[in-house]
Amino acid sequence: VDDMWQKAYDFAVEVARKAGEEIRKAGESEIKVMTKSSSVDLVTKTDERVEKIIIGSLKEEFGEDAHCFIGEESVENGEPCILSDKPTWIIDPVDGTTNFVHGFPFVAVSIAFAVNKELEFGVVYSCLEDKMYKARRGKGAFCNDEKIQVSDVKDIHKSIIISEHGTDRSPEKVTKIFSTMQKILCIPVHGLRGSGTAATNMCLVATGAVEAFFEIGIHCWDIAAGAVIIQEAGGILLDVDGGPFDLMSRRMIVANDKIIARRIIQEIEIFPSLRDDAPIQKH
Ligand SMILES: O=P(O)(O)OC[C@@]1(O)O[C@H](CO)[C@@H](O)[C@@H]1O
Ligand SMILES: [Mg+2]
Repeated sequence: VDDMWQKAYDFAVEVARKAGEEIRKAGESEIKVMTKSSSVDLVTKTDERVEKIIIGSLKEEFGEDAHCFIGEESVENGEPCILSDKPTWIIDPVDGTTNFVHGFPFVAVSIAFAVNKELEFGVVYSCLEDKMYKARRGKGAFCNDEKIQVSDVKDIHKSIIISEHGTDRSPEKVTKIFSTMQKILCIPVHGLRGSGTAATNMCLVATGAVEAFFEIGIHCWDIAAGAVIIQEAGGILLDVDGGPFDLMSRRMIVANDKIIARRIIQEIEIFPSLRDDAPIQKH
């Protein structure tokens, strides 16, 4: 069985690379901006086309009905977002769509694979930087085939923390997000950063470029691949309340070390977010 997933892992890397090429060559014409949950939650034809290419390639390779799929744009178009025990691909075809539309150089293809609800491997291709991050459970984490590992910084005062504002602009959430950022900044830490794509933020923790990243509002497809990469790079994953990491909860903190994670958790002002696997709200 071990080797079986190795083939799927290797194939996922090639699919991510091909998807990244499609994103890079997407012409001006295709970057027709549409919106989803709000006027600042963007999607383009490229997101939809690239997701179809990824899922099509995987179905061609492994069989039409062999695996399940959770894709950001498929879910947006009404597909269920339920993680079963069946082998399941969890896909964000374009993580950082706003960056993509603006030409801000952080856009990632995120592909993860879970069996019996356990993440087996994750691939994040930062396609404008040409950085292929990958990790398979128990086999280490890599960037362009170089082994990567989290930072060894334990002193919060010597850390950089990634915090993102996401796409919700409701005053009560924005206030909590910025109040949390202010408290962390004034610990003080060396700095706050954010790439604008959760998958890339996860990889920045895994390479040791920053010490932690937390966010309430992300989706399973943003973080599933990065979760394996961080785990294999020696990092930790928790819920923002310090409890166990929950892929479908739409909130998490990832860090190089539990000391850093616990110090950040003290400052996070939590607000509710609807789970990815919540029953679809009938309007
Ligand atoms: O809709 P996209 O582009 O796939 O998602 C972009 C995203 O992953 O980056 C932000 C920062 O982490 C998150 O809030 C958001 O989910
Ligand atoms: Mg996306």
